[in-house]
Order: sequence, then structure tokens, then C-alpha cells
Amino acid sequence: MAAYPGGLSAQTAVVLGGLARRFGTRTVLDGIDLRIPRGQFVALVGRSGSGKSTLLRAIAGIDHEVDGDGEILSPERVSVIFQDSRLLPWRRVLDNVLLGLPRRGPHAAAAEARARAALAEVGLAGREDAWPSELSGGEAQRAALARSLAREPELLLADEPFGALDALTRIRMHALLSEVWQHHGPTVLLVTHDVEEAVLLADRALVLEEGRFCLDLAIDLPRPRSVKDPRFAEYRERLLAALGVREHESGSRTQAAAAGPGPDPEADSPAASAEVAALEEVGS
Ligand SMILES: Nc1ncnc2c1ncn2[C@@H]1O[C@H](COP(=O)(O)OP(=O)(O)OP(=O)(O)O)[C@@H](O)[C@H]1O
Repeated sequence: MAAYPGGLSAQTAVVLGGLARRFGTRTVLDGIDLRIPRGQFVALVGRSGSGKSTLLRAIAGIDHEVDGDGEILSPERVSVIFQDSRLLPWRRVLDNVLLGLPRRGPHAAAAEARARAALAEVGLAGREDAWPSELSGGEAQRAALARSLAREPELLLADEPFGALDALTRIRMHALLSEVWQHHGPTVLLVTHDVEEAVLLADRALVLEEGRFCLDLAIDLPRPRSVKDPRFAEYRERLLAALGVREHESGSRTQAAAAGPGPDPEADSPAASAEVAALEEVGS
């Protein structure tokens, strides 16, 4: 990626001009223009294979084979979380959160305090000495979020971080991410299949289709947000329409516009459904 003419301003976290990515003869990203203001929560939605992860990897600086112009906050201010927690199994939870942070010297005590505070913030106080194998899927993702928070990122890139979680855990994670964003105010780019996740959490939803954005939608809903708000349904329908999904195909709740991992069947039990309904207000 070449430097962007004009570069980042103090108000901008990401700026891309004509970003392209080809794999052999196949063009996956075809001239993406994007400017993300600092502090904005952006959801990146698209069908499976539309190039969401490819775009996130380009922004994260993991993929250097991209063409076009762009400028992103420097890597030490960017943190990435993935669908799997990527915790190192041979390190205890606290040591995972401390990865890459100073363990010795004048900044070690402050780093450990930040790591412990981040674990407390995600509800894992008391689990610092656990091994990753002792955590549930949701706890592991919370530990991954803590690892990001401990770095105090200005840009948080999240590639379907809740995609492998059951419905109930996913809703709890929505509330947690919403709180974290409101408390710390990082810029967030969240890749998701789930249009309801996008409308619950984001200020802006981008729909990627055939290598370009076919919709750039400002989501102007007050927080805390509820799926029961009639305007919520309007945003949801607009996103589904952009994805080419008709209402009767979309199902009742949080249906992915494209194939993704299904919810845990146990989460659809009557007790779980009641809890889901109670939890559906994010950020409340
Ligand atoms: N390293 C690679 N080599 C060749 N093709 C690739 C490579 N990485 C991605 N692709 C292709 O690029 C396209 C976009 O992939 P990408 O993972 O970005 O899609 P996605 O929108 O994130 O999909 P999903 O929602 O299923 O995760 C896919 O067709 C994929 O096969």
C-alpha cells in the first residue's frame, strides 16, 4: 500500500484510496475507497467470500500484497481479534494478556496492572492463573478482548469475533463490546455476517459486494439499542436488501446473510430464549 496523498488527519483512523487485492487472476478487492473517522464503530458486512477478511487483513497490515493508496494508524496503536481467541495454550491467562507488553523494567508494573484491569473489565477477574484449556469459548474470547484492551488500542479490528459462539454468549459479548467501546472510545472495524449484530453495535455499516462497497449506511439509532425498536428493523431490512436477502429468507433473529456457524442448539431452549429476550437490549 502506497502512502495516501494527504495522509491521516488527527480525526482519521483509516484512509484508503483505490485499494485492490488480486489472488492470481481473481480480483477480490477492486478499488476500495474508505475513510474512517476516529472513534467511529464500523461494521463490515458481506456474503461469505466477499472479501471482508481480506480487507481487514490489509488494514491490519498483515497482508502486504495489496495495491492502491492507504494510511492506517501505526501498528502499535492497532489491535486485532479473530474468530478464535488465539490464546497460547502453554501460557496462563494473565501471561497471554501480557504478551508483547513489557515484563521487565520500569514499565512492567504498569503493564501488569493494565492486564489485570482489562481482565476485570471483561469479567475474568480471578481467572488470571487459569490455562486457556480451562476457559469456555466465550471466556476465551473475553480473554482475547482483554489482551487487546491491555494495549489500549486506538483502532480495534475484529474479524467475526463472536461467530463461533452460541447465541446467548454472543449477545453478552455484544453488550461487553458496546461497553468497552463507549468507555474507551477506540475506532472499531467489526467484520460480521450478522446484520443484527451490525445494527446493534455500529455507527455505520459497509456492505461489501463484488470487491466494492454497495452500501455505506449511517446507523442513527440511540443507545442502548433494542431489536424491538421499529427503526432497528428498517436498518436491518436495508442491509439485508443490499445483501440480496429477502425477508422470508432472513428468518426471525440474527440470521446471517451468508452461511456462518449455527447457534448452539441449547441456546434455543425456552429458558435460553427468555434470557436472550431479556438481554436483547445492548448497552443497557
Ligand atoms: N491467500 C489466498 N489465496 C487465494 N485466494 C484467497 C486467499 N485469501 C482469500 N482468498 C479468496 O478471496 C475471497 C475472499 O476471501 P475472504 O476470506 O476475504 O472472504 P470473507 O468475506 O471474509 O468470507 P467469510 O465471510 O466466509 O469469512 C475468497 O474467495 C477466498 O477464497
